[in-house]
Amino acid sequence: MTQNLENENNVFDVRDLNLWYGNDQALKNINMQIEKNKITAIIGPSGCGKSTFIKTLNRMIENVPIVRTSGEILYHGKDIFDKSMQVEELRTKVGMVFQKPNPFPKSIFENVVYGPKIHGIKDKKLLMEIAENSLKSAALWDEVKDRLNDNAYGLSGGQQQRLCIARCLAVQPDVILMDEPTSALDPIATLKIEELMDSLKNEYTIAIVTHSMQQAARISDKTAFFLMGDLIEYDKTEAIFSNPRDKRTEDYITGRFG
Ligand SMILES: Nc1ncnc2c1ncn2[C@@H]1O[C@H](COP(=O)(O)OP(=O)(O)OP(=O)(O)O)[C@@H](O)[C@H]1O
Repeated sequence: MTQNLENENNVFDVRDLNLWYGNDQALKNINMQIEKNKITAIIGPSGCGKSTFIKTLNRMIENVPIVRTSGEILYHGKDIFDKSMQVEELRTKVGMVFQKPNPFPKSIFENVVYGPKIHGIKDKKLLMEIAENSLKSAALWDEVKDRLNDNAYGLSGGQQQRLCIARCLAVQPDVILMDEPTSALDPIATLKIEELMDSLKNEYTIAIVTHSMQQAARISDKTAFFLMGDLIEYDKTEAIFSNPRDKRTEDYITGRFG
């Protein structure tokens, strides 16, 4: 098993990653590191492989049966493709929030404690504590504390998305992958999620796919620019947006294509 002893600040170290859907290659020889307690933005035009890439980080991409990969993804030094990797455990540690808020048709409380219950926690007091802490961390507690037994579908889109973040936090992840988490939200709800992300990065590592370059520039520490399955440039966000090294990055961020 490969061990990465080089840099403990890297949560993920992606090495020579290739991915195919059947015969179509969607990721081409990707090499990049995702740093602890940072927000990493993945940008690029539609179809360039952004979602595929982040879904590979917790092996969720394997839900698509025709997918084949080569290369390594070291998660805290251990290859996620290694036979000894427990995929369910990986997906607990590396949680995911999707574009469209997807609460379960259950109460707000039951949504948050869903994961802990599956992991065998039955104690009501402990579940309540987990729900309160997770909802507080997701900046939703004050808005829902008096209606925890109401159905989650009664919340606004922005509240539902924060509920999904609370649900993700309730199983104590290490990394949160976000696939365009604000694209279905209005500007005020978007701002709330962005502020939330900023506060979460003290405790978690976040990778976010976004179509909004303004959002990437506002919230991320590092930005990766993908184009047709290639990682073209990966650097500090400031450098990508003020001084890109590759002409294709410059063309994209200045709106010449995409
Ligand atoms: N389930 C699938 N089966 C076959 N091909 C797929 C599948 N999902 C994605 N692809 C292909 O893989 C490539 C990358 O798609 P992906 O969804 O990762 O891109 P993206 O950059 O996230 O796009 P968007 O910004 O439009 O969401 C595209 O060519 C797409 O058609």
